[in-house]
Formats: sequence, C-alpha cells, structure tokens
Amino acid sequence: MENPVIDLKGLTKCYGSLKAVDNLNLTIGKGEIFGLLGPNGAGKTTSILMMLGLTEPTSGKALICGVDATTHPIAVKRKVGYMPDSVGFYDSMTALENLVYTGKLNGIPDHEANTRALDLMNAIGLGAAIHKRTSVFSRGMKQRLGLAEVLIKRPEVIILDEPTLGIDPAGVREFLALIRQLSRDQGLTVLLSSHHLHQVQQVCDRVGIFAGGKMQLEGNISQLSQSLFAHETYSVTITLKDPLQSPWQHEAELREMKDVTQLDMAETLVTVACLSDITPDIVRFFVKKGLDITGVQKKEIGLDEIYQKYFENNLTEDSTNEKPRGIFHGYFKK
Ligand SMILES: Nc1ncnc2c1ncn2[C@@H]1O[C@H](COP(=O)(O)OP(=O)(O)OP(=O)(O)O)[C@@H](O)[C@H]1O
Repeated sequence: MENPVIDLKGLTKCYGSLKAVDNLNLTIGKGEIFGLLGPNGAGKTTSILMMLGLTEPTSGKALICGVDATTHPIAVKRKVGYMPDSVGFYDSMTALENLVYTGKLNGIPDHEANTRALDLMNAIGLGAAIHKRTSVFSRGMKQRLGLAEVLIKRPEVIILDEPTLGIDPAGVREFLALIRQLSRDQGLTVLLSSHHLHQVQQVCDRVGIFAGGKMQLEGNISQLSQSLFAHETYSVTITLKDPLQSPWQHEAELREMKDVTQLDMAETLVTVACLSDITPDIVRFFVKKGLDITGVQKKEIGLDEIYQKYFENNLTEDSTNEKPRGIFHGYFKK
C-alpha cells in the first residue's frame, strides 16, 4: 500500500513475560474504515495506545501519517482523534460550551472554535441540543458529542474504541452512517475497535481479527468468507409447495449447476450451498421443472460466522491470551 495513514511495523509490547502485542504488522490507507475485532485481552487497546504514543512499544514502530508515534507523540496527537469507549464532559457546561472548550484546548482560536462547534453540532444531529447541559444528555447523545469533540481539531485519522456501546439500535445505525459519510466525503481514515460484529460488518471496508496479541485474519468480508468457507459462501433454501419424490429425477442436474457445492433435500426444503450468489438460476431451475415455490431464503456468510468459525477452530473460550493453534494462521495476510 502506498503512503498508508496507519503503518505498524513489527509492533510488540511486553508486560513482563506477557506479550500483549506480538509483532503486529498492519497498513491502513487514506479513507479506509478498518475494524479491529477480538476477544477481551486480545491486545487491541495496547495496540491503540502505542499508535497514540501513549505507551512505548517494546520493539517495532507505529507510524501515523508518516510520523513515529513513540518519538513524536505530540505531532501524532494533532493528526489523530481518539474516542474511548466512555466519554466524559463538564456537566455544568452546555454541549456547545464543552465543544468550544475542547476546540480551544486544541489551539483553535475562539471565533473559529465557535464556528466549527456549531457546524459539527448540526452535522452530528445535535443542533437542537446545543444549549443543553451535558448532564441531561443520554448515552447516545454523549457518544455523538464525543465524536464531535474528536472531530473539532479536523484529524486525519480517528480511532474509536467501542463507539456504540449503550446506544439504542436506531442511534447505532445513525452513528455508523455518520462515520461512513465522514470517511467517504472527507477521506477520513477510521480505526474502529468493537465486539459488535454486525456493526463492524455494516461499516468497515476491511476487518482484522486479533487474538493472543497477533493479527490472525485480515481482509474484507468476502475474502475472509471465501477462504474460511471455501465450499459454502452462500446458501439458498427453497421451500416447495409439495414434497419432492425420492429419488428425485432432477437431482443430478441441480448438483451439476455451476458453483453448486452441496445439496440437501428434505421433503419440501431444498438447501443449495454455492460459491456465488446464483439464487435467480436456482429459482429458474425449479420453475422450469414445473415445481411451485412458496419461499426463497438466502444466507450469506457474514462476520458472525467468520468470527465463530475462527475461534471454534483456534481458541477455547477462556484462553484469550494463549497462542491460537493456528490452522488458519497467516491465511489471509496480504
Ligand atoms: N498496564 C498493563 N500491565 C500489565 N498487563 C497489561 C497492562 N495492560 C494490558 N495488559 C495485559 O495485556 C493484555 C492485552 O490487554 P488489552 O487491554 O490490550 O486487550 P484488549 O484486546 O483491549 O481487551 P478488551 O477487549 O477487554 O478491552 C491482557 O492480557 C492484559 O491483561
């Protein structure tokens, strides 16, 4: 990748004999939204702290916009906005006052801080609450205001740690849409650490599964699913009005259809596992054979299945800092 915004080279952090982060190599490009996933204790926060220059690596480097986070932490802090999982405000101040104050702390002149704060309050959907004290803000409102505080210094990268924790589903959708819009419109690079697989899947261009201090899998959802579920990337279940006869005279023909890898038939249900989305071909097949279809259900392999399959195969539940046994280790690395 040319000129990555985040470039981690052999990043390692040891706490005594524990390797919390073990030789992490990762590049994230401008405007990319990268999702960092992993169980508790995997090493996500430690990695983020090293990227922010808040903790020193034992070895390796974290370059942010080309700047070494360890040797130039202040320069990196100017370029990066960090939102922790729980954000705090001065509760006796209004939302606008809090935001302007943060702007001034970042060296933005009064007038400019005020203009930026007002623009941001509207952009994050809190335009009607600018004069409300943050003590009466809901969790979702606080998270939005937290995002505005991160954005007021116009960072090139934002790092969000569990940003949607405690927000209701509608709020989560809006929050993620906002992140995506910022990334697309302004080329903002986003690193999002989360346990919420659906959310990560909705918003991230690329994801990494982190465990035992190492990046175990990395890629976009379709790369990960095709590699882990080589024979069942999609599955289509057809419900028929009447049960099929056994043996069914057209079974061999359906099995031989392009990209079909597996077929299960039970009474009125036919499930076809396939390598690409051939739902229309499958439906056409049944209609041509004169069979009445009452339902079509398509299932795509998502991040939930990828995550589950990875950990089913590699880790036991309570072994968060053990080395995975590694049958997929290195599989998806570029
Ligand atoms: N200051 C510290 N001193 C000693 N060990 C630490 C320290 N900080 C983190 N660790 C250990 O390093 C490992 C990685 O922790 P880290 O907080 O980075 O994980 P995480 O992936 O962010 O977990 P979570 O999802 O629970 O936030 C854990 O085993 C943790 O106990």
